[in-house]
This record gives sequence, structure tokens and C-alpha cells, in this order.
Amino acid sequence: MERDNPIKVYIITGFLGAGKTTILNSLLQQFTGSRNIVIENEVGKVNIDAGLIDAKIDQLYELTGGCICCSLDNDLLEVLGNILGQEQRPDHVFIETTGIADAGNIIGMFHLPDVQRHYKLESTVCVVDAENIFERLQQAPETGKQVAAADVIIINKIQQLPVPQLVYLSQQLEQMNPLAFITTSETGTVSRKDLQFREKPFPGKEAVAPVKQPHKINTVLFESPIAFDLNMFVFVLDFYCNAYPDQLYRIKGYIRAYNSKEKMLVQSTGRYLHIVPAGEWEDANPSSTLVFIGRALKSATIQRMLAPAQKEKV
Ligand SMILES: Nc1nc2c(ncn2[C@@H]2O[C@H](COP(=O)(O)OP(=O)(O)OP(=O)(O)O)[C@@H](O)[C@H]2O)c(=O)[nH]1
Repeated sequence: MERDNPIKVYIITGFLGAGKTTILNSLLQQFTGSRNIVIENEVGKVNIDAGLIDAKIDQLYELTGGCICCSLDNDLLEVLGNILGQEQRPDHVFIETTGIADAGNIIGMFHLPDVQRHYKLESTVCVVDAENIFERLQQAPETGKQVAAADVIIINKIQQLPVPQLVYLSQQLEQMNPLAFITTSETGTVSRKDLQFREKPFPGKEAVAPVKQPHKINTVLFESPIAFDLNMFVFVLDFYCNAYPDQLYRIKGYIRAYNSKEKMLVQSTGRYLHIVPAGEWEDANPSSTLVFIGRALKSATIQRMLAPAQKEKV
């Protein structure tokens, strides 16, 4: 099992024209001195973005005519396999998705055991176009999923944006995805430091967004001292994530599992669900805390959904 020196992966998402390639070029300039590979995905037959990468990189893979989140998912896995066969392995792989990609499905691939053995997903970055993000959120559900799946959100094209609007936009994004770090970019430039994954404290109840915005993306915080039956918990979440992918975008948190001293880290983006032990509880009274991000989520629905997986209080 090879885990010592995994290849670091960065996924760059964002709706069409948000500024993904511009941001990627700016980032690549800061990764000189290491071996970098870029994977460009374009829904059309011709990859325009590939020609726009002007930073020095070691190799460029172009995947065209579909999306690596669905029709070209095997092509992405094949490329990841090919990279491993190279004489000199890269240090970093940057993946620029199409503007309409379901980011959760791509993230899910990096949790496949065979992929995880060689690759480490460092960060999923979502580039947001400050000029039209609210329209995009209403027009395209993928935009909401991209925001929800991100570890880092970059608000781009802010030159023309009055400060109060920028503050409002940041607050809205924070409510949509309280787990992500939010930063801004004036001219498509961003610092490498902003990409570093940092665990953010979980939002308190006061940070949870009401569902009154027109885009209807919100967060529900679930907290309970009642232990979960792990098998049932997996069954229930798997079922709901697959049944409602257009409503349930992301789940993250820790649960208390019945008959286990360890807390379990739960991550779900799109249809994949990943649960791993995460050390013993430091708290004398352990309690599960889960953040749900999605479209028009209601606290009562989440509670009803999880109830069958909860054991009696012990
Ligand atoms: N004014 C302004 N324009 C920007 C900024 N960042 C990118 N652009 C422009 O926005 C357009 C789209 O930028 P890209 O980087 O190609 O966006 P993309 O998300 O890769 O686009 P697609 O691959 O088509 O989805 C280009 O004309 C860029 O020059 C910015 O910060 N400010």
C-alpha cells in the first residue's frame, strides 16, 4: 500500500466563464520547481482551455467531448493510471473541470481505494464569478453543487463590485457553504497559500442559513448525543444521497457510533459516502455533529431521515 508520497491533486471548478483557467494559470506560476500535470476537461470536442494554459507545466492531458463527472469518468481514471506509469511521477495534478461538472462525483473518485493509494486530494477550489453568481445559482443546479463541494471558494471578477455587494456575496457564500474558506481575486490571481486545506470550525446554530434566498441553498446543522447504528447510518445516507442528488449536495461531520469508542468522520459529496474512524472522543459526553448542505433542506426532514439509524440513548 503506497501512501507515503501521494501525488497532490487540486480540483478547480466553477461555472462556465467564471475564471477557472485564469486562476489556474496564476496558481501554476507559483508551483514552479515541482513537476506539475494539468488535466483539462471540456464538454465540446475541441479543448479551448488547453491552449490558454500559458504557465510552464510538465504535461497536459485533454479530455474532450464530455464531462469527467459522468460520461468521461473512466477516461479520468485511465489518465490517473497512465500518470502512475510515468518514469518520473508528478508532484501535483491540477484538474480543471467543465463549467457544468458535478464536482461531487469527481471528488468521489479520489476516495476510491485504488486511487487513494497514490493520490491525495488536497483541495477543491470553486471559482465564483462575482458578476453573475446569483443568476447562475438559479439557472444551473451544478453551480450550487460546486459551491457546496468546495474547500476553498474564490470570488473572482470583483473589480466592478461595490464593497457592500461584495460583503453581501461573501455572507451568502458563507451561509451556503460554512465549511469552505472564502477568498477574493481581483484579476484572476490567487495565492498558493489560499489553497492549503485548513479544517474550519463547524458552524454554530446561529450560522445556519434560513431558506429564503431565491437560490434556496442552505445548511442544516444536526446535533445529537444518541449513538448511531453504523450499518444503518451508512444505509440511510447512501440511500438519500443517491435518491436526492439534486437536493443533498454535501454532508460533513463526526458521528458517535454505537459500541465504538472512536468518533467517525463522515464525508459525502454527491453520491459518494466516506466514513472513517477519526480517533477517540476527547469529550466525556460525545455527540454527533453533522453539517448538511443542499437545496431547501429542512431540519425536521434531516432528523426524520436519520432517526431510523439512531439507537436508544446509552
Ligand atoms: N474582468 C475580469 N475578467 C476576468 C477575470 N478572470 C477571468 N476573466 C476573464 O473571464 C473570461 C473567462 O475566463 P476563463 O479563465 O477562461 O474562465 P473559465 O472558467 O476557465 O471558462 P470556461 O472554461 O469557458 O468555463 C476571460 O475572458 C478572462 O480573461 C477577472 O478577475 N476580472
